[in-house]
Amino acid sequence: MKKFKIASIPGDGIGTEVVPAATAVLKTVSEIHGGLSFEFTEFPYSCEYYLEHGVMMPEDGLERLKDFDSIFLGAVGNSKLVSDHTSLWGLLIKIRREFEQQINIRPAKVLRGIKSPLVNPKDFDLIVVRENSEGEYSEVGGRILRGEDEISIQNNIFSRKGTERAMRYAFDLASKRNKHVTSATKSNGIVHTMPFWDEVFNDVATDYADIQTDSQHIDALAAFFVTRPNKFDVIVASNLFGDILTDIGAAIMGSVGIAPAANINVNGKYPSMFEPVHGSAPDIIGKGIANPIGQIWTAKMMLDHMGEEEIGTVLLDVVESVTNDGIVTPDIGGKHTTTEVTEEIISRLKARA
Ligand SMILES: NC(=O)C1=CN([C@@H]2O[C@H](COP(=O)(O)OP(=O)(O)OC[C@H]3O[C@@H](n4cnc5c(N)ncnc54)[C@H](O)[C@@H]3O)[C@@H](O)[C@H]2O)C=CC1
Ligand SMILES: CC(=O)C(=O)O
Ligand SMILES: [K+]
Ligand SMILES: [Mn+2]
Repeated sequence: MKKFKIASIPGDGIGTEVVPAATAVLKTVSEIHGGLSFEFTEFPYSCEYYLEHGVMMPEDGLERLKDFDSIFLGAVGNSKLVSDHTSLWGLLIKIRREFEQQINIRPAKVLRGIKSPLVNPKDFDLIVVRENSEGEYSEVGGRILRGEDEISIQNNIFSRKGTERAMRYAFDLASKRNKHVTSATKSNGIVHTMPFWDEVFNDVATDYADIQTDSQHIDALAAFFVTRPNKFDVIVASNLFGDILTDIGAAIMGSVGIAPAANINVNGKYPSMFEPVHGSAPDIIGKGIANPIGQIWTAKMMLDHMGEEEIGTVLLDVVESVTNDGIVTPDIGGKHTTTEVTEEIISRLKARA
């Protein structure tokens, strides 16, 4: 029996609706697999936790998380209670940084039965490799003066190590796929970091003779995600560019509610963290209509990461059979609730046993 210890952090908003749904699905996965078991430990870290304790997680929070095999997180953020930069940097980004989860992988492809808003989506199947530890998400900077003379400065950080790591990850991934990497740049407008980004990309590319490459400015690339997403295989992007591109990737799939993601610790020193692309969706909290598929597909990425690709493939296939039969939430045109979609996935999984 393979045993995995999972730290579960539902977080805020619909995180508390979709994490229990995906956890129930994972329990069923372990039942039908027979040789796989999960032990979940839930942590209450969230904006409500902040109101009570003045911090998003306790001082030894990371210490408590570090020995788990994986972290399974929903979403963080409730701007009515805590400012978004405080909540994200106090929990989500803190874990990404301290646990050296330097790569964020975010696939986007057409799922059976889900209508893309694109008139002619073709069959796109792409993965964005987002640099997850530096770039535009940086604490370096500050504010001086007040009033009409006020100045704010935010520095971008691009290290050779971090940039190269993301690029090598993308090239290695492309080697196992369609052998094409696109670099998301903006070296026409950003005069220091982006020409550096291009240089590192060209350097790394010379080590991968069988991989084709191209480089697109982020503005044009964002448009190409809409007009011809089927032309992409792997895209490597900085932290912010990757963040934005993957919401577009989610949108062209049909909804941000179905898009999965994985924050990968590549050096094996700390657990990786699995959380979908979407946030806490304050506009639909408590309505019972949050799409659980983003969190469930994220669970599939966690299974893949644990070396359980076979059952992961079964899980995604079952999800697609459910979407194909139109048993879906309102964000993708259905009438069903979170619970109904989840129960249908669970019962079809059981039928595969
Ligand atoms: N990784 C994380 O934990 C993230 C957290 N956030 C936080 O979440 C809060 C809300 O941010 P927004 O910018 O509104 O982004 P969001 O992703 O939460 O919501 C954007 C839109 O997508 C819809 N949506 C998102 N997930 C859905 C799902 N599973 N099913 C159906 N519809 C879904 C929402 O209802 C909303 O209309 C903020 O506090 C923000 O900081 C935002 C993005 C990522
Ligand atoms: C914060 C955010 O939007 C993301 O990491 O995707
Ligand atoms: K999330
Ligand atoms: Mn985002």
